[in-house]
Amino acid sequence: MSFPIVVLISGSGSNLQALIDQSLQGVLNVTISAVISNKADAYGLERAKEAGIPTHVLNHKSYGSREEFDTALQSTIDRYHPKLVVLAGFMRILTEDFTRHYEGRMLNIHPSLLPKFKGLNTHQRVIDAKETEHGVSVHFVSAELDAGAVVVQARTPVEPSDNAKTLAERVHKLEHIIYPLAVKWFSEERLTHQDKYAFLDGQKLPVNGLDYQEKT
Ligand SMILES: Nc1nc2c(c(=O)[nH]1)N[C@@H](CN(C=O)c1ccc(C(=O)N[C@@H](CCC(=O)O)C(=O)O)cc1)CN2
Ligand SMILES: NCC(=O)N[C@@H]1O[C@H](COP(=O)([O-])[O-])[C@@H](O)[C@H]1O
Repeated sequence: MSFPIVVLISGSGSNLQALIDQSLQGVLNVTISAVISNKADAYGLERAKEAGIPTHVLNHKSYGSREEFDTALQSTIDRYHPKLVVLAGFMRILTEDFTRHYEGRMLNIHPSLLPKFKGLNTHQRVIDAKETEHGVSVHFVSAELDAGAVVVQARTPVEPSDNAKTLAERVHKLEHIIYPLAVKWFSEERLTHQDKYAFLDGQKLPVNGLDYQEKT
């Protein structure tokens, strides 16, 4: 088996699909061992089933606390002994114990140029703040929300005609490029994490990670 990963989702799963596609094309030498969602109606579950990937639904509302949910989630993930856990639109804040368990081997993709605009509804917040630039960040997951070591960022200008939908569409396209790239680096043991810093090929990455530039 190539490099086993488990992907956590809550929604459409377009980032999951990018990983599936690049894995099937042989670009990404990983095995997506399972896809786990906290939402039963997540379309990403259909994408996983279409690709023959085992799926699990753990509805966070079925658990008495965030800790109980995370304990069940960790138990489900660890059945697959993944070398990397990939949060791909997973919309639950994880407990400190959970993030510590996967420290240095759990990535998240966040739709903003961190450390700006942590949290939710970033596209609309960027527009409301009259930002001229927006983008996406891949980062290691830490207990503090959206504060883990940034691996790579990609940028797009905010146009005067933009709304949250048009901005999200451009950001999604960038996500589908840089997330598989970051997962590839990790699977090739080029991307590592130590003392809250990210390293690529042994070089400590800048605080905002690598600045991905689309080839023109
Ligand atoms: N401890 C951490 N948990 C998570 C991180 C992280 O960096 N550290 N990244 C997030 C992903 N994320 C943004 O990238 C994010 C996801 C969810 C939320 C949030 O406020 N969730 C609410 C529920 C919202 C909903 O159900 O729609 C909640 O959990 O109460 C903020 C940011 C994944 N987890
Ligand atoms: N705070 C986390 C967050 O907002 N993540 C965002 O959820 C979307 C999931 O899309 P997808 O389900 O199509 O991959 C992505 O845009 C990702 O950046």
